[in-house]
Amino acid sequence: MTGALRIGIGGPVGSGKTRLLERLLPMFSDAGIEIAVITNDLMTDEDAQRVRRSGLIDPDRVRAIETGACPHTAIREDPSANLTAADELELAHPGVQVILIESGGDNLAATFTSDLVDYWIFVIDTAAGDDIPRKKGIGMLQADLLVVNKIDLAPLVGADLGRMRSDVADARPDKPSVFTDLRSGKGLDETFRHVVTGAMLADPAPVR
Ligand SMILES: Nc1nc2c(ncn2[C@@H]2O[C@H](COP(=O)(O)OP(=O)(O)OP(=O)(O)O)[C@@H](O)[C@H]2O)c(=O)[nH]1
Repeated sequence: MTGALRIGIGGPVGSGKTRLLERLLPMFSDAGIEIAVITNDLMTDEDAQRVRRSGLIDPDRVRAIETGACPHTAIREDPSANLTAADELELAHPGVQVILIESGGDNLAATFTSDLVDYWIFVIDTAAGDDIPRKKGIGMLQADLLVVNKIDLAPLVGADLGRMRSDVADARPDKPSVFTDLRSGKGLDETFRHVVTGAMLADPAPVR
């Protein structure tokens, strides 16, 4: 049986994960790819409510999970709630081809395992400090795609983008990374291209 491709979007609080999701939804839609969304929050369903209200997706295709503990730890240790939600979405919407799973994390820890997702994106932002890539956190090293967001804020917070680019290249010699300003959309086309080629064309119909 083939199931929907599951794509994780992880990274520290406030780095721009929900914004990335909101930006990607119309791009998937324009490409004719049917999407569903799962959000993970500690104690709220705020991100899911925001995505439902956005008008970018049928609200019935958005599920919220309240992890009750630090989301990235909860998901890594026990992905069952997300797996169940993904299965329910597939049953309720048989046409769904991709399920985007968003979860908060921290700067250095990984968020997802291959038990839950087929491909995952880690989002950090320049405003959290230009030394984050140098610290080589697990999420940054292991993610299929690294998004370094809020490049528009780098000059305002004194973050050295050149140094971030070379630290990222050092840390991820064989994996793609993109630098984005998700407010203006800079870097978004490149991000989408990586997701589609990395997650879907290379493995268009993962077997479950
Ligand atoms: N200047 C600037 N602001 C951005 C950018 N991307 C996101 N933001 C803003 O950063 C804030 C946090 O973005 P979110 O998308 O909510 O971040 P998040 O990672 O989903 O946050 P949590 O769900 O709380 O973990 C929002 O106010 C966004 O509008 C960007 O590239 N540049």
